[in-house]
Amino acid sequence: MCEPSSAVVAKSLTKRYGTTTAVNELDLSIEHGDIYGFLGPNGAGKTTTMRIFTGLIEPSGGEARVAGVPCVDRRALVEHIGLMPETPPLYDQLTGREQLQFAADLRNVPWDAVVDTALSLCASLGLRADLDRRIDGYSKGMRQKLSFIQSVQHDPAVVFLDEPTSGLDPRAAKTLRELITDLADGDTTVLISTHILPVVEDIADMVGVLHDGQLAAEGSPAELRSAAERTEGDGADLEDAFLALTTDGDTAWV
Ligand SMILES: Nc1ncnc2c1ncn2[C@@H]1O[C@H](COP(=O)(O)OP(=O)(O)OP(=O)(O)O)[C@@H](O)[C@H]1O
Repeated sequence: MCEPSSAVVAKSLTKRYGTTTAVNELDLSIEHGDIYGFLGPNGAGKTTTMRIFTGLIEPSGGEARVAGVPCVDRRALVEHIGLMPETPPLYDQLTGREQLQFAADLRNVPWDAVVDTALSLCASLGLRADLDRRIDGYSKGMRQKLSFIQSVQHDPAVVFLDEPTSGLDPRAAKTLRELITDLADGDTTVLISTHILPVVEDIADMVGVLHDGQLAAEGSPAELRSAAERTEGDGADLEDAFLALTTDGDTAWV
């Protein structure tokens, strides 16, 4: 655990909001090129952890590093990471293309350097014909697609995706899962937070289950299923594992 050379590392990471401890002495380590499924019930601390990893907020204690960069150094971090938050950060008055150019600018990456990747992703996700329309005319799924593209077009070392398939139709969701797998095949590390467990079963190399700001369990999807079968019976799946792990007072079996 917590190898300094890992793509994502948290050591005793803590975030308090007044009397609420959102993240509680979290130790976490994600290896280069892995797809890490970040699960946990509402309020477990997933978004808060991702916000620390992406430099949006500072921890109350402990430390976090992504791609070797301390997460409190947002300026140094920004070129190494991509973030697709749950609510797409888009400007309604821009066209899709202008938004992608703006996102590249924000990272000091020339548009010329990313345009081929951006257009290829737009083609894969069926967004190419809409690129020169204003975003205020986009559907929810189109916004999600554009948000994904702007988070990965600059080929970051680590990508953080919060509910990336939310609002996507089944075909688009499948394409997005394939694109995420392609990213990892290209040695990008992906942390994906979602409540859609089949997505994690399908593509994650490792799964971490967060409960009350701490890791309740970690393992491959197969390991978590096996552990669930030992206590919940044959045929137990990741959902059974999740439910058992996130029931208060019962987190000891993995
Ligand atoms: N800005 C904030 N101010 C006060 N409390 C906060 C703030 N952000 C998060 N919290 C609290 O921290 C805890 C963890 O919230 P967080 O959003 O990280 O959970 P989550 O696992 O992402 O949940 P969900 O699955 O519902 O998105 C919750 O108790 C939440 O109320």
